[in-house]
Order: sequence, then structure tokens, then C-alpha cells
Amino acid sequence: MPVHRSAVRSFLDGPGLTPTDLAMVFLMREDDDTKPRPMPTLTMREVPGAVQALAALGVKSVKIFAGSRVRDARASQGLSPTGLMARAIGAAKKAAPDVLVMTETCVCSHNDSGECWLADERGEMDLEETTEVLAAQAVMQADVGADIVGPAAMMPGSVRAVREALDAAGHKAVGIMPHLIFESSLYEGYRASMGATPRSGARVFQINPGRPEQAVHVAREMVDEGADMILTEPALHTVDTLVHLKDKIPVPLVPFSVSGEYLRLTDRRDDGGRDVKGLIEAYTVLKRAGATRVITYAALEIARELRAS
Ligand SMILES: NCc1[nH]cc(CCC(=O)O)c1CC(=O)O
Ligand SMILES: [Zn+2]
Repeated sequence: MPVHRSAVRSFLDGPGLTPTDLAMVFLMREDDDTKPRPMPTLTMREVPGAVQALAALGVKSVKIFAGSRVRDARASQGLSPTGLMARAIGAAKKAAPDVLVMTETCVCSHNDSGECWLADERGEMDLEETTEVLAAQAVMQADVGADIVGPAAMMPGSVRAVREALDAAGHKAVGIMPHLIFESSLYEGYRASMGATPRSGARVFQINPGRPEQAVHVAREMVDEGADMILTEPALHTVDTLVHLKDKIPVPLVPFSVSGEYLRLTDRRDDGGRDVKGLIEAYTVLKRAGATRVITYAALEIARELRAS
């Protein structure tokens, strides 16, 4: 085969990775919060410019994570329509209405324990209360403009509760992309950046990496409860599950390339930026494996790199 002839090589070239394949992660912090964090974060002031820059480069979706400075046992600030999450969603939709806004729907960045659940008076997991709060968070996020909400507690029943609450509030068109999360050490940069390190040291509903069948079971339950699509994380450590699920479960699959993947697979450059070539290769694997989109902290840097090359 004459692959040394460039016209033949480019004739055979695959589609490769494009900016549209990517969704950008925003980890929000308040404008006056200057505490150093392991992961890149974004202030409210920076949101409009950031979504417009992404849109100009062809990145058409963002996923917003935002915690609360004031924490309590009930994660109450996560429900506030003037809280950081609400303001970030509003600012992004206002600056670029065509850019899709996804959220995280969880309590770990709003309570004082860092757990993805709320406790009752005895300190035990309160499934009912947590589910109610997650549903109320989702409605608030939809009220201020979120297109897709992201229940991330992995709590049984939470996706159904979110769907019912959204429907009852008139948000039938708002999508649900629950997180299907494997236990991993790759979340530390995120947890430290967001103040979401679980006091107990564990996230009991997350998938044990040695039990891949559990992931299929949970994914099925999520779809039965009303998930429109499923986020898988960490992205690269769950590629096998992505391929399995693609055959078994008829919903779009969206790997989330988490903090540890960003920190470990990029290199600091002399100009202060990061070399993202390793991530481009990794996300090409994910695309080949069947990912509908890839959620990543490097979407802007990758879009720039793709345009330059
Ligand atoms: N609330 C669950 C959640 N939301 C975001 C991440 C990790 C994201 C990342 O590392 O980039 C996690 C996992 C966890 O804390 O156990
Ligand atoms: Zn959580």
C-alpha cells in the first residue's frame, strides 16, 4: 500500500479529535478568594470571557463545579439562587446562550463533612434527606439556566428523584447526566481545590475497580431511573467499561477526564501554560472507544493546540 504518498495518507486519515468533542470544566471560586489550589480555577469575573473564548474556538459545552464558602450540615448554600453555582450558570448562559451548560449536582462542596451525603441526628447517612436536597439543587440549577444537571452522589434513587423534581418544576427539557464514578486516587486535586475531601475517607457508592459488573448494574439502574446519558470517571481508567456499556446500554457516554489525569498527563511549559499533547492522544483513544464527548480541564488548551497544528 503506497502509504508513503501523502495524498494517500490524508485520504485514509481518520476524523481525529476536534474542539466540538470537548466540554470544558470550570471549577469556580469567589472573586476575592486567592487561596492557592492544585487545579486551575475560575472567578465569576472570568466566566464571560472564558465561555466566549471557548465558543470562538469551537468548544460548545462547559461543566460547572461550584462550592459554597459558608458550609453547614444541610448543604443549604448549594440551594441558593444567589450562590456561586447559580451565579456561574447565569453568567455563562448570558455571555454565550448557545454554549451548553452542565452542572454537578452534589452536596460535598456545600456541607462541612465533604461527604456526598447528608447525615441525620445520629450522624448516619440520611438517604431521604440527601435525595431531597439533590433534587432541589437540580431544580435550582435548571431555574437559572442549566441545560443538563449532573447528580454525582451515586446514591440509589437520586436520579429518579431529580427527574421527578425537574418535571414537576416544568423542566422536562433539562437533561440528566449522572456520574458513574469508580473509586480512584485521581480525585485528590479536585477535592483539595473544592474543599470536598470526605471526612470518612471513602465514597461508599462508588464502583470498586475490581468489580466491573457493578458498573454495568449501576449504569442500568441510572438509565431505568431516567438518566439521559452517563458520565464515566476517571476517563482513562474506565475505557473498558465505556466499551462494554456502549453495547449494553442505549445512552450517550461521556467520560470525564478528572483532576489527576490533567495533572499527570500534561507538562508545564516555560511560558506557564501546559503541554496537552498527551491528553490529545488520550482523548483520541476515548473517541475511538465510543465516547460521545469528553469532559476535560484542558478543553481550551487543546482547542488552541488543534488550531495551531
Ligand atoms: N462529588 C463527586 C465528584 N465530583 C467530582 C469529582 C472528581 C473530579 C476530579 O477529580 O476532577 C468527584 C469524585 C469524588 O470526589 O469522589
Ligand atoms: Zn459529591
